[in-house]
Amino acid sequence: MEYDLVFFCTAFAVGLLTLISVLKRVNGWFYSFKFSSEKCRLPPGDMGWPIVGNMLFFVKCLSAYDLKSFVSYFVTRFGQGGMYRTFMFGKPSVIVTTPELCRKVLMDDDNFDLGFPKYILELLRKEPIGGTSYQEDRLARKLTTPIKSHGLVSYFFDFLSETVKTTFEKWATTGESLQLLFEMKKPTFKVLMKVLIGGDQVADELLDLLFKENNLRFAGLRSLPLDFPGFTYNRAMKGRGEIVKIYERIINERKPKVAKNRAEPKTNILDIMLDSQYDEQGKGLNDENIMKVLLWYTFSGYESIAKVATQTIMLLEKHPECFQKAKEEQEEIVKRRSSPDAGLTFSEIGQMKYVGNVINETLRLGSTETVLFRETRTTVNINGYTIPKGWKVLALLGNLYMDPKTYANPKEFNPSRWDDFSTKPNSFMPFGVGLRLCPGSNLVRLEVSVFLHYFLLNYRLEQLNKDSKPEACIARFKKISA
Ligand code: HEM
Repeated sequence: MEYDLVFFCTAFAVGLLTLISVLKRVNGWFYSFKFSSEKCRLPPGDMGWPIVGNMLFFVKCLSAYDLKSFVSYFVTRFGQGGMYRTFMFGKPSVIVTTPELCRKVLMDDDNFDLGFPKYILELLRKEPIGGTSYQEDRLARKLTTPIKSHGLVSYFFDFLSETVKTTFEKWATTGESLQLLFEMKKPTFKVLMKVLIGGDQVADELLDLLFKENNLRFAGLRSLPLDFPGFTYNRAMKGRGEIVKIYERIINERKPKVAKNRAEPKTNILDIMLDSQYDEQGKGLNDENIMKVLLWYTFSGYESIAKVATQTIMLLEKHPECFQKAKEEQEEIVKRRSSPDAGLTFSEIGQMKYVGNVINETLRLGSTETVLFRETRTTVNINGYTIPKGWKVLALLGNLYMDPKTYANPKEFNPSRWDDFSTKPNSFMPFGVGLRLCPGSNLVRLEVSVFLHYFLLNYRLEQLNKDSKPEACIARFKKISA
């Protein structure tokens, strides 16, 4: 009887292990078989479990801020090639992990389309998804260039400076404890709206509503993509719908103003895009594409600047010697002014070398989970391997920033490493590269520099929940000078 039980348990365990082992491989066998007859050599890798692939492992690593473990799993088993097949987001995929391969993929827009998972794309764009041609995409990028090249700075720099100043003053005067990241989003959103749609021409209630709905929409990014009543993602999609309605209203109100003032300089992106509709050859951006640009920018700019500003302030508070160095730089700038009452100017931003280093270092440490999504438009051969048409390609950029061969003591916050730091080519791409290079990159650096200028000169942060992540930081602002 006892022997029967032992036999049964052993047989059960062996059966279970065999089943697990078969299940674990079945996805891989399926794709190896599917492409065995074609002349293609898939990258080495592991397609994970049926249906979910390696998704659970990936999400676990991402949420533990440990993308490196995900990469190590593939490197250890399949070598240093930097290109591995896997199955993620419901699709056969390839991850690329070296600077050279990431760049190769991101620069090649002919072969690689944007490959966001569908649920993220839906949060970004107005329905129907797609319908925008390559030429229209290029035109949208061209018309939004002024945001990239500081072209609009003269129209919003004083507004930015004043917004930051009054926000900090208010925080210090009330002395309330703040959910720092959330509160930081309010001034950064105000500035974004000024640049994007000329926010000063829009009723405050509409801007408040846009902020509120975009906040709900943004929450969809971190939720399960379940589009049913009661779920965060469903509310996020509704938020996107509300934002579309608000923007439609703003566009309709703005059109006659732009028509009337065609000769005047355009001081925001919406006016520039609407003005293009008067192009004599009919090459302007239509309303649908204008909406797409507004939705993208509102989403991308919503939290990003606030997060970097919050992170830099927290990191400086944690590293007093860096705080002091950055503060002295700002004091030197003030000393050089002809009058002590003169305010911050755009040209002074160029004098903030150390603050520039602080921002780079914060971007490096804050981007360690960055993954950029692409999808092959056609079958692509790269480094001797084939990536079939329609496969996702994930460029794991975040992995590059923790490489000790490029960044000595990579976990350490050390702004001085940027003093005369020449990274290995392509080892620092927090804003991406190529056609899709982030158009907000200069705005981020500019805005965070302004935040740091006023903060370092006049305030200290009292963090109430020590060692929390920026997302959870509760803090008070304290004024230190008269
Ligand atoms: C710390 C702040 C930011 C970071 C790290 C960041 C990063 C990035 C990256 C890596 C990309 C490339 C995506 C890809 O190639 O798939 C991108 C694209 C983009 N970013 Fe940013 N971004 C930031 C802030 C902003 C801001 C403030 C705005 C708006 C003003 C913005 C607007 C956009 C847009 C519209 C795109 C899409 C560009 C295109 O596809 O042509 N970003 N961003």
